[in-house]
Formats: sequence, structure tokens, C-alpha cells
Amino acid sequence: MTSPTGYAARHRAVVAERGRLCVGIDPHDELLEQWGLPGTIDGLRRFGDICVEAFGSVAGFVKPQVAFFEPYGAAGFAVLERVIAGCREAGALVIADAKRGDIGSTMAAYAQAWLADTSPLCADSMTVSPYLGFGALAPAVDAARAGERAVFVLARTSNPEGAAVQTADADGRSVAQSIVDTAAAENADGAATVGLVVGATRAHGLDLSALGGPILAPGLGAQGATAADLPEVFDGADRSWLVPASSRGVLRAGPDVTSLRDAALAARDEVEAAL
Ligand SMILES: O=c1ccn([C@@H]2O[C@H](COP(=O)(O)O)[C@@H](O)[C@H]2O)c(=O)[nH]1
Repeated sequence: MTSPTGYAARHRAVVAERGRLCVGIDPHDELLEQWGLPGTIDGLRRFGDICVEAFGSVAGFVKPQVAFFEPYGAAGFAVLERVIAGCREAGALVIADAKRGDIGSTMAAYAQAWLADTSPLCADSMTVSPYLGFGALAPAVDAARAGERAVFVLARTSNPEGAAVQTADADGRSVAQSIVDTAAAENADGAATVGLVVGATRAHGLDLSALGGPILAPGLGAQGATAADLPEVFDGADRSWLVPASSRGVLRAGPDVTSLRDAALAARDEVEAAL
């Protein structure tokens, strides 16, 4: 077997050391309240700092949900920068859950924001939406490949509403399967630059066997999926590439750092035992 290159090497290394679980960092208002924090920028900053301390040095992957930082404006983005940098410095791979997608020229700016070393928001990967066409994502795919990073393209999302668009027919296969097949072609170089988002919440009917890249699988915990569901939901996929994700399911253990870390490690162990 040849040694992995590009993003694949970074991904494989962190999985070998820390496992496949991705902990979502989603500062919901209800969680701030449950953690005894004010719904202010100070509360958001404290939430972020606790997450960095709890997860940065033990989680393989963390996934800050950008949407929860945006309502705080510039100050919220400053907290997000701090969360991304803190987790990366502690060794976790950071997936910026930004779900960006636009015409190519604008996509290039999104890539610069989330995937360029020069940006204060620079992460290890980002989520992107192919609704403007897979080809429009090229600037992000190129930036990711050049920087040994990845993009996670929405294919079959964890929410029930996604089916109407994602299972629609596209020349004899579903829209989602066409995304999978295009991603697989991008991964022919072995660098695993193009990952997918495929929810863990239900059977998706996709053939993921030739993907050759990571599969972010949100839906564990609060959305009802369990680690025990994973083998059936992802039957036929290369499980070594699975990145099952849980946000509220872990975050509800807060605000105590040790309890949060223990919850993340317990979820990680359940995932590894199931897979
Ligand atoms: O298909 C998708 C894509 C993204 N998400 C995001 O993941 C987390 C899930 O949070 P939980 O608390 O574990 O339910 C959230 O940020 C979503 O925006 C997803 O759920 N499904």
C-alpha cells in the first residue's frame, strides 16, 4: 500500500492517534444558558475557551458551526478565530462548518477566508454546498489541494427536508450520487481532498465505495443516530474514512471541562467500538 499524501496523510495521522469522532462546537443560546453563561460576547468567548480546553488536545476533529458565531458580528468572528486557532494548535483538525457555495469568483474568496494560511479563520477543511454546481466549487477544491486541506461537499444531509433535492433524478442516478461520483473522480490522486457530508440519521442509498476520501456524518446524539447505527447506514463505504459527528450530544455535558472531555472520549470510544 502506498503512503497517503496531501490531506489524506494528515487525516490518517490524526485518526490513528485520536480516533474518528468529530465534536461539534455549536454555541446554541440554550447551551450557554445551561452552562450558566450569559448570551453575550463574554459568554460566547467563555464557551469557546472551554471547548478548546476540553477538546483541542483529545479530539481528532472539531467542527465549529460558523452560524452560531455570526450573530455576534465582528466580535463573534474574533471568538471563532480563537476557537479555530486554539484547537489547531492543540492538534485537532478543524472543520469549519460554513456551508459556503457561490459562483467561482466568489468561491475563491470563501476559499481564501477558510482555507488559506494567511487568513485568521484558516481551518483544515470547510463544508461547501454544491447547489451552484460542483464545478463552481473548483477554487475551494484547488485551494484545499494546494494546502493539504479538504472540502466536505454536502451530498445527503442529515435533515429530512434534504431528500426532496438530494434524491431527485439526475440522468438515471440521484443528485446525491452524482456528487459522490464527482468527488470520487477528484480523489483519484490519493490526496482525499474532496470529502462528503452524509448524515448518519438514515439509510441514504448511496454507493460510497469508490469515494477515496472522508465522510463527515453528522446526526449522532441530538438528532437521534447512535454509534450502533453506523455500520448499517454506511454499509459498503470504507469505514476508515468515516467521521461521525456529534455537537449537542457532547456539549450537554458542560460546562465542566473534565465532564466535557469525558463525554467526547466516551462518544469516541462508542464510535470506534461500533466501527
Ligand atoms: O447534514 C448535516 C450537515 C451539517 N449539520 C451540522 O452538524 C451539527 C449537528 O449538531 P447536533 O447538535 O449534533 O445535532 C450542526 O452544526 C448542523 O448544522 C447537520 O446536522 N447535518
